[in-house]
Amino acid sequence: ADRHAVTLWARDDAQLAAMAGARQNERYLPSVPLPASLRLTGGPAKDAARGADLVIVATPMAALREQLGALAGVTVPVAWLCKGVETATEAGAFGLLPHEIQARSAPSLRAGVLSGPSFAQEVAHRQPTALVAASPHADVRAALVDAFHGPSLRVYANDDIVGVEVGGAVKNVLAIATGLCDGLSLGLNARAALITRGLAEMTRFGLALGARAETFMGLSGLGDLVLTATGDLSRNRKVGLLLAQGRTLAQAVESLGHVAEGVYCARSVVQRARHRGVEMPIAEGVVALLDGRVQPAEAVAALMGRDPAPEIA
Ligand SMILES: NC(=O)C1=CN([C@@H]2O[C@H](COP(=O)(O)OP(=O)(O)OC[C@H]3O[C@@H](n4cnc5c(N)ncnc54)[C@H](O)[C@@H]3O)[C@@H](O)[C@H]2O)C=CC1
Ligand SMILES: O=C(CO)COP(=O)(O)O
Repeated sequence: ADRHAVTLWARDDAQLAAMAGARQNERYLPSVPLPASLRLTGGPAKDAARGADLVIVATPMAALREQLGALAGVTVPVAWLCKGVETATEAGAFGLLPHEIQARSAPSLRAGVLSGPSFAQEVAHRQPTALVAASPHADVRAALVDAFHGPSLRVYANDDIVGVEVGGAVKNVLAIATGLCDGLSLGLNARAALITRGLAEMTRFGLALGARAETFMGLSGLGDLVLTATGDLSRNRKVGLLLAQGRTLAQAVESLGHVAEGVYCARSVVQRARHRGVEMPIAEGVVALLDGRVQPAEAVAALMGRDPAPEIA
């Protein structure tokens, strides 16, 4: 909003009125005044997008299909911020990545994703952050870099949307695992091992879906994994910490008040990986824990009890 005329569209009229009154989003991003120039609006999303040069969908994964459907026919670039895979299944398809949902629900859109290590509070406070804009379309990547690259935000372009989206989804599942590890006081060695082996399984999964290995060494892979697995602002990490303290999943989710995408996408990630014959033991352990099939200590024992294996398969 410093450099562009920006309209924030909201689906919920009560929330819209609260934001307009307080000029703040007290429910989701407290203590951050909304820029004076930011226009707030409701009504049909497509009307709000009329006249825009770029549309950003900033909802959780669960709302992406509906929101993209509502934007069908928009001709300017559209990008989403969500990190995860779809939990609902279609005939013959499950664990769809965001761009795969777009290809099914609004195939005419020219679209992409903005991802990378970026806690919202820090971005809102203009703390230095680097992101990646991914799309198969060069003009969409350029539009995102042009709109967002600035003094406190560096935006790199990448045409590997599969790799960028796999990184964003899988790091959430792995952050639950590292939260659990830290909550159980297993130590810094264990955390480093989980992050590194987690990166290996994220990469295996991505390669099976057609991603490039180098993408996982970048901001949306290693970068976001390190941030989310170690940063206490992470909601996914918090879920792991709370489970380690003996809270139930329902209690952990309830206490967050925000979405923790790993809770919703872990099963679908594992289901899709199994279908592709990709081993993801850490993600499997997280799913067993979330399903209540194992206790935290049993999940750790199962991982440590695996047979020896070469580091690079
Ligand atoms: N918060 C963060 O630091 C970051 C979040 N993300 C990703 O962005 C996505 C959204 O996360 P947050 O905003 O943090 O979640 P949040 O739980 O804090 O807020 C969710 C927002 O989406 C809205 N919403 C929910 N369902 C909707 C629907 N059907 N239609 C329209 N709006 C709807 C809610 O009203 C709320 O404003 C997630 O996929 C997350 O992984 C990505 C980067 C950083
Ligand atoms: O994606 C994020 C930071 O890049 C936010 O992570 P959480 O959803 O775990 O808070």
